[in-house]
Amino acid sequence: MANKTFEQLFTELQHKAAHGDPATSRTAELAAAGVHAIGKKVVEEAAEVWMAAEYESDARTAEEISQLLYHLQVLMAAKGIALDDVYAHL
Ligand SMILES: N=c1c2ncn([C@@H]3O[C@H](COP(=O)(O)OP(=O)(O)OP(=O)(O)O)[C@@H](O)[C@H]3O)c2ncn1[C@@H]1O[C@H](COP(=O)(O)O)[C@@H](O)[C@H]1O
Repeated sequence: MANKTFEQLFTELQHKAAHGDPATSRTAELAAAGVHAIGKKVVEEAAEVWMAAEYESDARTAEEISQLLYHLQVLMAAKGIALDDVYAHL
Protein backbone atom coordinates (compact mmCIF):
# COMPACT_ATOMS: atom_id res chain seq x y z
CA MET A 1 0.00 0.00 0.00
CA ALA A 2 2.74 2.46 0.93
CA ASN A 3 4.79 3.92 -1.92
CA LYS A 4 7.85 4.04 0.32
CA THR A 5 8.77 4.01 3.97
CA PHE A 6 9.93 6.99 5.99
CA GLU A 7 13.49 5.63 5.90
CA GLN A 8 13.44 4.98 2.15
CA LEU A 9 12.18 8.50 1.46
CA PHE A 10 14.91 10.02 3.63
CA THR A 11 17.66 8.12 1.80
CA GLU A 12 16.25 9.44 -1.49
CA LEU A 13 15.98 13.01 -0.17
CA GLN A 14 19.55 13.04 1.20
CA HIS A 15 20.77 12.17 -2.29
CA LYS A 16 18.49 14.71 -4.02
CA ALA A 17 19.42 17.50 -1.61
CA ALA A 18 23.14 16.91 -2.21
CA HIS A 19 23.20 15.98 -5.89
CA GLY A 20 19.76 16.74 -7.38
CA ASP A 21 19.01 19.27 -10.10
CA PRO A 22 16.86 22.15 -8.80
CA ALA A 23 15.24 22.33 -12.23
CA THR A 24 13.77 18.84 -11.92
CA SER A 25 13.86 18.00 -8.19
CA ARG A 26 11.66 19.82 -5.68
CA THR A 27 14.02 18.62 -2.94
CA ALA A 28 17.08 20.08 -4.65
CA GLU A 29 15.16 23.30 -5.28
CA LEU A 30 14.25 23.59 -1.60
CA ALA A 31 17.78 22.69 -0.48
CA ALA A 32 19.16 25.44 -2.72
CA ALA A 33 16.63 27.90 -1.31
CA GLY A 34 17.94 27.20 2.18
CA VAL A 35 16.80 26.55 5.74
CA HIS A 36 14.74 29.74 6.03
CA ALA A 37 12.61 28.83 3.01
CA ILE A 38 12.27 25.20 4.07
CA GLY A 39 11.31 26.25 7.59
CA LYS A 40 8.48 28.36 6.23
CA LYS A 41 7.19 25.32 4.32
CA VAL A 42 7.33 23.22 7.50
CA VAL A 43 5.19 25.77 9.34
CA GLU A 44 2.78 26.07 6.39
CA GLU A 45 2.36 22.30 6.12
CA ALA A 46 1.90 21.96 9.88
CA ALA A 47 -0.96 24.46 9.73
CA GLU A 48 -2.50 22.53 6.82
CA VAL A 49 -2.33 19.32 8.89
CA TRP A 50 -4.13 21.07 11.75
CA MET A 51 -6.86 22.49 9.48
CA ALA A 52 -7.37 19.17 7.70
CA ALA A 53 -7.62 17.33 11.03
CA GLU A 54 -10.28 19.72 12.27
CA TYR A 55 -12.31 20.30 9.12
CA GLU A 56 -11.49 17.68 6.48
CA SER A 57 -11.46 13.92 6.04
CA ASP A 58 -8.99 11.49 7.52
CA ALA A 59 -7.71 10.83 3.98
CA ARG A 60 -7.02 14.53 3.38
CA THR A 61 -5.37 14.75 6.80
CA ALA A 62 -3.12 11.81 5.97
CA GLU A 63 -2.13 13.51 2.71
CA GLU A 64 -1.23 16.72 4.54
CA ILE A 65 0.73 14.72 7.12
CA SER A 66 2.75 13.15 4.29
CA GLN A 67 3.61 16.64 3.03
CA LEU A 68 4.64 17.76 6.51
CA LEU A 69 6.85 14.69 6.92
CA TYR A 70 8.37 15.32 3.50
CA HIS A 71 9.27 18.91 4.38
CA LEU A 72 10.66 17.89 7.77
CA GLN A 73 12.88 15.40 6.00
CA VAL A 74 14.03 18.04 3.51
CA LEU A 75 14.94 20.27 6.45
CA MET A 76 16.87 17.43 8.07
CA ALA A 77 18.73 16.68 4.83
CA ALA A 78 19.57 20.36 4.32
CA LYS A 79 20.92 20.58 7.87
CA GLY A 80 22.79 17.26 7.74
CA ILE A 81 20.66 15.82 10.54
CA ALA A 82 20.41 12.02 10.40
CA LEU A 83 17.41 9.88 11.28
CA ASP A 84 19.32 8.48 14.26
CA ASP A 85 19.82 12.03 15.56
CA VAL A 86 16.04 12.28 15.80
CA TYR A 87 15.37 8.71 16.88
CA ALA A 88 17.72 9.26 19.83
CA HIS A 89 15.06 11.54 21.30
CA LEU A 90 12.03 9.31 20.71
N1 LIG B 1 6.84 13.23 -0.96
C1 LIG B 1 7.11 14.22 -1.65
C2 LIG B 1 6.43 15.47 -1.49
N2 LIG B 1 5.41 15.85 -0.68
C3 LIG B 1 5.20 17.13 -0.99
N3 LIG B 1 6.02 17.56 -1.96
C4 LIG B 1 6.12 18.90 -2.58
O1 LIG B 1 5.41 19.78 -1.76
C5 LIG B 1 4.39 20.44 -2.51
C6 LIG B 1 3.19 20.58 -1.64
O2 LIG B 1 3.28 21.77 -1.05
P1 LIG B 1 2.32 22.92 -1.53
O3 LIG B 1 0.93 22.40 -1.71
O4 LIG B 1 2.52 24.03 -0.58
O5 LIG B 1 2.91 23.22 -2.97
P2 LIG B 1 3.12 24.62 -3.64
O6 LIG B 1 2.06 25.54 -3.16
O7 LIG B 1 3.23 24.39 -5.11
O8 LIG B 1 4.53 25.08 -3.05
P3 LIG B 1 5.19 26.50 -3.14
O9 LIG B 1 6.26 26.40 -4.20
O10 LIG B 1 4.13 27.50 -3.48
O11 LIG B 1 5.82 26.74 -1.80
C7 LIG B 1 4.13 19.54 -3.70
O12 LIG B 1 3.69 20.26 -4.82
C8 LIG B 1 5.48 18.94 -3.95
O13 LIG B 1 6.25 19.86 -4.74
C9 LIG B 1 6.80 16.55 -2.31
N4 LIG B 1 7.78 16.48 -3.22
C10 LIG B 1 8.43 15.30 -3.36
N5 LIG B 1 8.11 14.19 -2.62
C11 LIG B 1 8.86 12.93 -2.83
O14 LIG B 1 10.23 13.24 -2.70
C12 LIG B 1 10.98 12.45 -3.62
C13 LIG B 1 11.95 13.33 -4.38
O15 LIG B 1 11.23 14.29 -5.10
P4 LIG B 1 12.02 15.31 -6.03
O16 LIG B 1 13.02 15.98 -5.17
O17 LIG B 1 10.98 16.27 -6.55
O18 LIG B 1 12.66 14.51 -7.11
C14 LIG B 1 9.99 11.74 -4.55
O19 LIG B 1 9.98 10.39 -4.14
C15 LIG B 1 8.66 12.39 -4.24
O20 LIG B 1 7.65 11.43 -4.22
